[in-house]
Amino acid sequence: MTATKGLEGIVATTSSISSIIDGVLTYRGFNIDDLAENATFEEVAYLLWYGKLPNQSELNELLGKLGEYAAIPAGVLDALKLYPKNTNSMAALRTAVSSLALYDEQANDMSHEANITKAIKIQAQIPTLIAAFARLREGKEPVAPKKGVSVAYNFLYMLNGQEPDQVAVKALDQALVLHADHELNASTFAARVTVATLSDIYSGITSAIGALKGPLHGGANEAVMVMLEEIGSIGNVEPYINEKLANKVKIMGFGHRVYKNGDPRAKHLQKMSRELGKMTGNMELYEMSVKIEELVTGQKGLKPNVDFYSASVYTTLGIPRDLFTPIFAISRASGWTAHILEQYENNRLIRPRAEYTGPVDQKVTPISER
Ligand SMILES: CC(=O)SCCNC(=O)CCNC(=O)[C@H](O)C(C)(C)COP(=O)(O)OP(=O)(O)OC[C@H]1O[C@@H](n2cnc3c(N)ncnc32)[C@H](O)[C@@H]1OP(=O)(O)O
Ligand SMILES: O=C([O-])CC(=O)C(=O)O
Repeated sequence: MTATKGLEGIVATTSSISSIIDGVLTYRGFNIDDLAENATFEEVAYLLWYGKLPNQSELNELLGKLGEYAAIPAGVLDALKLYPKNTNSMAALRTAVSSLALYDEQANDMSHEANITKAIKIQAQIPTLIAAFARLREGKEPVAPKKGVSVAYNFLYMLNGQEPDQVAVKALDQALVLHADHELNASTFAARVTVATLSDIYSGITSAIGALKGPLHGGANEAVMVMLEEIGSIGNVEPYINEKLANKVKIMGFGHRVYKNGDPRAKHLQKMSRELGKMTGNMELYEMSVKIEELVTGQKGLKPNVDFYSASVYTTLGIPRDLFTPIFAISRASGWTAHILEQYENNRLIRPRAEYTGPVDQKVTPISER
């Protein structure tokens, strides 16, 4: 038995949800470029769950359910109020999502009908949890979700307590489309491993949030913003990046396990970053990002991934840095739950082997002789 470090190149499951073939990303056979320009996040979530784009009445029905389920149980809200105000936002989300199961009478109902309902509930409640946490830590009252509005609208409304700007809603909606699913990425794999033991959907999503939190995965979008803040101005980009590369320090938001010629989502986020910068009259973050890209691609051949330009996009939308990865979770909840449903439909325990590299033929000596 020979181990493959990081399971690189290993095909671990079949899936009909999303594919990356020759650098082209599709959800259910629809090119991400087409979806990014022509579909809303709710249409994409429907596509991931049901395998087809919704017609108007199916979309209305989904929007109705998302609105109906968006309020979080009182017990979960009471507990959120007790979280330390300075705690990590992804740790808070991980704990809060786990606690949703305590108040869901269907939590352990393994029928397909109950699981699809729970998928929609989780999708509806994650934005409410994040917005409530963000407000509570600032000493503000949580804002109740609205009915009949999009996930992007509701999140910005609950976060800021006022009607969001239409441009911001459109930008966030497009970012949610771009992040919704991505084949067998680490957090989706974590979710599938968890539910393949026939554990419940909340356990799978809790595992996935834990995996997304790390800076080699979803946590990279926050790390990109930390870097942009450290650099501070366009004049500092070159010395900062050259020094990091000379010391073999990874530049966050670059590189990818699967894409070697560039992440097809990055160009959409770059365009959004440029347009939002122009609209707000502040192009500095965008220009710094472009300069970083020139240097990293020029010297290392590494291309930006989905996390790189999302940092300047979210900052320009006025979103606090430590909510970037939770926003990724809002979007990816659709993909995680679709994969969990697919795993249940054709389940087998996921249990690979390890190549043993430890000592052999050891004998237990009496404790007094050790
Ligand atoms: C949504 C997402 O999860 S997208 C990914 C988000 N993560 C990041 O942006 C973090 C920065 N990027 C990385 O750490 C990596 O590119 C990963 C984790 C995304 C993919 O990594 P892997 O396929 O495992 O590649 P690995 O980390 O082994 O790197 C291969 C080589 O490229 C280098 N490299 C990879 N990414 C970077 C980077 N961002 N900056 C500098 N060098 C890099 C490594 O140092 C290594 O060099 P070496 O062979 O000289 O040691
Ligand atoms: O697929 C990966 O390894 C990481 C990624 O880009 C994603 O999850 O969107």
